Amino acid sequence: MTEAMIRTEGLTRHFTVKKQTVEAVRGLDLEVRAGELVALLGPNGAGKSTTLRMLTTLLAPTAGTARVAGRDVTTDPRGVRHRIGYVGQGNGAAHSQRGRDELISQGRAYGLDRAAARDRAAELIASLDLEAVADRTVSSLSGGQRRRLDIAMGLIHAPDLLFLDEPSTGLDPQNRAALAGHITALRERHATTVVLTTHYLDEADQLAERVIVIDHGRVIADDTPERLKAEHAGDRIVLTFDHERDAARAAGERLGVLGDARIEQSGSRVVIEADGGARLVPKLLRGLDDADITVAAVEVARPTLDDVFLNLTGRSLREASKEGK
Ligand SMILES: Nc1ncnc2c1ncn2[C@@H]1O[C@H](COP(=O)(O)OP(=O)(O)OP(=O)(O)O)[C@@H](O)[C@H]1O
Repeated sequence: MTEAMIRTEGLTRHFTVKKQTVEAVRGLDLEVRAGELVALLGPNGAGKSTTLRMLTTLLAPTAGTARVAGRDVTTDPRGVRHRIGYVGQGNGAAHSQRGRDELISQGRAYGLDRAAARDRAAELIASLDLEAVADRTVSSLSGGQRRRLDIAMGLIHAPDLLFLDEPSTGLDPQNRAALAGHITALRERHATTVVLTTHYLDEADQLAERVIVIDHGRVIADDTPERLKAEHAGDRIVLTFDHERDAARAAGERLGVLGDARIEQSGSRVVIEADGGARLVPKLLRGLDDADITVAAVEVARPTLDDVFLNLTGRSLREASKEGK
C-alpha cells in the first residue's frame, strides 16, 4: 500500500493569549490519500488555517505528529516544503513585477534552471488562463487574476500536494466559479492532491470530493458531500397554502402519513424534513386532496452543507462564523 499523502496523529496547537490558552487545534487524526481533493470546512476560528500552517511547516505543533508528502513536519520541514505548494490567504506576488517574471523567479528559487522555469511558467499561464495578463504588473491585476497567479506560484515546482487557504475569499461568484473550474482542471491534468479551506458551503459542496468539517479545533464530520447530506440532513418539502387554517389542518391531520418526519408550520407554510422528499410528494398531495385541503405551491429543497452543520452543532455555519470573528 502506498503511503498516505498526509497523516496526522493527535495534531495539536495551543496559543497563549494574555495568559489564556487558546486550543486552536485539538488532537487531529487525519489521513489524506494521493489524488484526493479535500475541503476543510468550518466557521471562522475553527482551526482550519492553523491546521494548514502546521501541515505546511509554517507553525510548529504543540503536540502530535504530521507526515506530509512522506516527510515529518517537525524533523524534516525542508523536505516537506520542497514537495508541497502553499497558497496562503491573500499572499501574493511582488506588486511591481510582471506576473510572468514573478513565476520565473519563484521557479528559480525552487532550483529550476532558467529555461525550465520559463517553460513551467508558460505552461501554468496557459492552464490558469493568464495569457492575456501575464505581462502586466501584478498590481494592475483584478482580484480573480491575482488569485490565479497565486495558485500558479504555488504550483511552479510541480508539487504532488497543493494547499490552498481560502482560495476564493473576496472573489465575486463568477470568479469563484472560474477558479473552481481551474482547480478541477489542474487536478485532472496533473493528479495533484489538493487540500483547501473554505467557508463557502456551496464551494465545498461542488468542488470537493471529501469535506472535513472542523469546529472548535476538532473534526466533527468527514465524508463526501453527498453522504454528509444524506446522513445528517433530510430533504425539505415546503408546502404553501392560501390560508393559515389550511396549513394548520395539513400539519395537524393529514401529514401523519409521513411517519417520523419533522413537520413545522409557520403561517401559511408547512415545512417537512424527510429523506427522499421528491418521492413522498405524490403521496402527500393525494392525502391532502382526500382531506379537501388545497395546496397553493409545493417545493422540494435538497439539503445543504449548512443543514449538515446545523444538525451536528445546533448552530448555522453562517451564524457560527460571525460569532468566531
Ligand atoms: N497567532 C495566533 N495567536 C493567537 N491565537 C491565534 C493565532 N492564530 C490563530 N489563533 C486562534 O486560534 C483559533 C483558530 O484560528 P484559525 O485561524 O486556525 O481558524 P480558521 O478556522 O482558519 O478561521 P478563519 O476561517 O477565520 O480563517 C482562533 O481562536 C484564533 O483566534
